[in-house]
Amino acid sequence: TNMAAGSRKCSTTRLRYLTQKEAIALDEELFNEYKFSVDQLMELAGLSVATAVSRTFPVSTHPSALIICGPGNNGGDGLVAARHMSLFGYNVSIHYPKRTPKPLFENLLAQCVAFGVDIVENLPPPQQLCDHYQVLVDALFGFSFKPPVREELKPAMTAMIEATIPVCSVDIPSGWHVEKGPGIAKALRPALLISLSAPKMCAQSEFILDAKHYLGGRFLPPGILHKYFLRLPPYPCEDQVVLLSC
Ligand SMILES: NC(=O)C1=CN([C@@H]2O[C@H](COP(=O)(O)OP(=O)(O)OC[C@H]3O[C@@H](n4cnc5c(N)ncnc54)[C@H](O)[C@@H]3O)[C@@H](O)[C@H]2O)[C@H](O)CC1
Ligand SMILES: [K+]
Repeated sequence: TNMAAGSRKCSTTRLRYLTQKEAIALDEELFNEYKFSVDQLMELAGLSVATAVSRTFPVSTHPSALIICGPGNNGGDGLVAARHMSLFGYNVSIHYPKRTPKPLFENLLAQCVAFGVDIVENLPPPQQLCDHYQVLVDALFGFSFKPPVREELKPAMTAMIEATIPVCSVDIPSGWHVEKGPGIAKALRPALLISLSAPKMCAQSEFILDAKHYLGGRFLPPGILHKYFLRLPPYPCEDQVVLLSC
């Protein structure tokens, strides 16, 4: 199922990468034309994230995970991933500095608490953070992000940039321009990227050449694949993720 070891690019040369506008339009079409609810897609997205993290940084060697959740749906994917990772056996903590007062997010957070996920109100200093956790999940910003990062979420962004433990980015490495990539010199360098539904342009950046890249969010109907000329690798069997590059 995995691509041949040694061929760095694996199948990525054949992929088509979405612009920010396309990613937003595709998302809206899933809700408006295909009648999906956000909860449905978020559950599959979050399960994909938890699966890719666990394949790359197994619970046996990375027992404690911290998930940084932002105010939008990317943060919602993080909340879902937190619950699944907890089911996979991780000690999960979340840092959720800017909460959106909507039932969807409140319910996902309540579920996390019921599953024993620890809520971290104040992030510890970098050294302490890296002593405490073995892996970070970046669910701060997704495809709706417009740089630069606003003041209120800078501490969460800085903590991930300064961390010496691996960072797993959900859909977009946070702080990156969705199309142009890192932009600033001191940008986030994730060890793992999980592109959801289809990769966005920033995933071609040389800054993630060393990273593992998975595709997840296995929910695109054939009409969308056709309309957006998407060439995605087939998901193996019933897997929720497929490896794009190794
Ligand atoms: N179709 C799919 O593949 C699905 C993907 N999902 C996930 O949803 C995100 C996109 O979610 P969205 O709510 O549109 O936006 P974001 O999470 O990217 O962020 C919006 C949030 O962030 C704030 N914000 C934007 N720019 C800044 C800034 N410069 N500084 C501070 N804050 C900023 C903004 O105000 C909003 O509050 C996608 O990436 C996937 O992860 C769905 O789960 C399912 C369908
Ligand atoms: K992210």
